[in-house]
Amino acid sequence: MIPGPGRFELPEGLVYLDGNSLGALPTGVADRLSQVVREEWGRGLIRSWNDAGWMQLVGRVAARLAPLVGVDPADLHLGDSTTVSLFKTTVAAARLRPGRRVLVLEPTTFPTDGYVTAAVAELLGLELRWCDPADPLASVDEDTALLSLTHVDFRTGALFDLPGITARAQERGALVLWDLCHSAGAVPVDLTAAGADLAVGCTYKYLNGGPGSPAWLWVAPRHQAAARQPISGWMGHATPFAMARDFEPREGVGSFASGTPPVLALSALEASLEAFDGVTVTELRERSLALTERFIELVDEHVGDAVEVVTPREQGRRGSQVSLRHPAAYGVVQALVARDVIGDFRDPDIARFGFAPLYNTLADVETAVERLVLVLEHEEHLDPAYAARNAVT
Ligand SMILES: Cc1ncc(COP(=O)(O)O)c(C=O)c1O
Ligand SMILES: Nc1c(O)cccc1C(=O)C[C@H](N)C(=O)O
Repeated sequence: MIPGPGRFELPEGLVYLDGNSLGALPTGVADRLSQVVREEWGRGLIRSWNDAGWMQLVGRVAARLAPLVGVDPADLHLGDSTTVSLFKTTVAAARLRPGRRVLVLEPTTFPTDGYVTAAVAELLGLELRWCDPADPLASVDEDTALLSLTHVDFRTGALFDLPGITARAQERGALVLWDLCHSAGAVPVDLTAAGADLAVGCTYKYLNGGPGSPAWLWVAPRHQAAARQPISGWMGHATPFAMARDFEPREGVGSFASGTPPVLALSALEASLEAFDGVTVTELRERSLALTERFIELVDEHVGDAVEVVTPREQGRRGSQVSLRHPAAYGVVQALVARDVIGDFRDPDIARFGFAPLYNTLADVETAVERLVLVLEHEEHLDPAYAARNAVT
């Protein structure tokens, strides 16, 4: 069953629709973190690597995350940022397809995905090919090593067909790397059923792991023996404490580890993921769609002339956010924040509202649209304080 806002420490009276950027704080996390700091670190000191199970922490977090993305926990690694995880998996993918010279990327992807893929292409002497967002597969051919896509577009909330694209790219011999930052915890994903190759995702959005919480990466078991990531480090060594001169990778996805796991951040994440206890991905999707559907309906009804809904209206084609285009979107978002409705602005004209199915309610949706109506009616979005960022004022 969905726990609802009571499972989170949300400020009274605030409508928080930015869980697609930074998820809310689940109850119990602050106490757990304090216990790890004071007891495990403060008193246990170095003994806690064994006595407090710090060495098993990555595995415990993976066990909680795995059902949300349809994988075996043994095939997940956690500990780096999404950016570094993208770097590791992109290099590994390119090396799994020697002789293929092209990395295909979608131009509206999150910037870091583009920067990393371009850097890998430069490093390995490969070609970067930008595809048509409406038809990424048209750019995948016999020269393509990797198609790298974000599942849910961070600007529009549009959702790619993960199983369909994966299957068709694989028919052409390419691998597919999915960035699931805007999916995990809100949009059902079954990487195993899709026969996917590689995936990454952050944990600070719908998974509520806290600012900068460690990202995850997944490599399909069939690729693990041959996969080689570029940042060999002692934590990815088969016997780290042998302190051997030469690198010998751990078996499986463990070889994707590089340095010491971020214990404090992983401990917060472990406690945060307890908010998903007893919740199915089907329930999450139903709640998410109910929220986005109602928001679109109310926007159409009350402010349909003033804003354009850029998120696909077809349920199967959208993630868990709704994006509205308005020439003064920056002012709209700021004026809403002043009225205790937090969404965010994406350049140049997008007001973005994320609906976190664990804690957002239909009442949040109604309040948000009521206040959006007031903002537009009173022209609060045209306040001169926002002029510099408003595209048109
Ligand atoms: C789709 C996507 N990929 C990657 C990132 C960046 O990840 P990180 O800052 O964890 O490296 C974000 C958001 O920050 C994102 O939305
Ligand atoms: N990671 C972020 C940060 O450190 C600061 C501000 C925003 C973010 C985000 O996650 C942005 C987010 N990925 C987006 O979809 O725009």
